[in-house]
Amino acid sequence: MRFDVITIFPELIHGYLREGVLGRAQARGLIQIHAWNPRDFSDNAYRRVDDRPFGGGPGMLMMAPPLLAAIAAAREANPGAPVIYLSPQGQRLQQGAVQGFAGADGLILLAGRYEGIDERVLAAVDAEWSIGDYVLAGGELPALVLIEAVARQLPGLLGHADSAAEDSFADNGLLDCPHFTRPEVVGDVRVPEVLLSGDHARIRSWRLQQSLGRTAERRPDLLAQRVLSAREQKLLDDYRRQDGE
Ligand SMILES: c1cc(-c2cnc[nH]2)ccn1
Repeated sequence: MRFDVITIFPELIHGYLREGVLGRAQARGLIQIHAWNPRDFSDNAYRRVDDRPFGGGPGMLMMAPPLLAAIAAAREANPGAPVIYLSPQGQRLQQGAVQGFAGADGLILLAGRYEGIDERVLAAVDAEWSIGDYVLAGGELPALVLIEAVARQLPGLLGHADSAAEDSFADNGLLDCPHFTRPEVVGDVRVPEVLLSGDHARIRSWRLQQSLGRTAERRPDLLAQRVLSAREQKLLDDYRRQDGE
């Protein structure tokens, strides 16, 4: 899958994505990352890409011509890929949309900077997406969040295929259960006995119960989106009873 990112800081993108599992995925040809710098499409000697807002106001805006030219170049290199503008005004990115994007052949991501972009650029954008209701210095981190979340869904990318499928949101829409590794005792806290039992059915059941309980406590909104099976409801009832004890 090919990701094209339009950014005045290409190294922010390449630097992060050359590390770890995504770096290995690039080496294996599972993903391709291309950054396009609008400065390369600026028509002035100073490679200027920003200017003052008409009507006044604080800060600078990204000018339309360099961005539109960079988008056109990316579309030519990544035909059919939707152009996504990462913006606080976008729709909120959730796992469902991530899985949808994983089915695309490619994505073109526009990362803004400054106080934003000239509104006329949006005529060349297919969708606006936000990673959350906070303002960042630019769209590069949101672009990286989207790339990482989508790439994890690609077959063969992660070590064993099921680890993406087992991701809590991807798998069952619940928060993840607690995890433990050696040493068995930290301070005076032991690893839950069930995890040392070797009884895999019981371990699976305990993990599901912990996920249900945590989701009910911390993200009832997620739980409300889910119809619980009779077994899951009983696990949750038992969890609440134990918790109440
Ligand atoms: C997507 C983009 C942004 C953002 C881009 N530039 C400043 N903030 C924030 C949240 N989600």
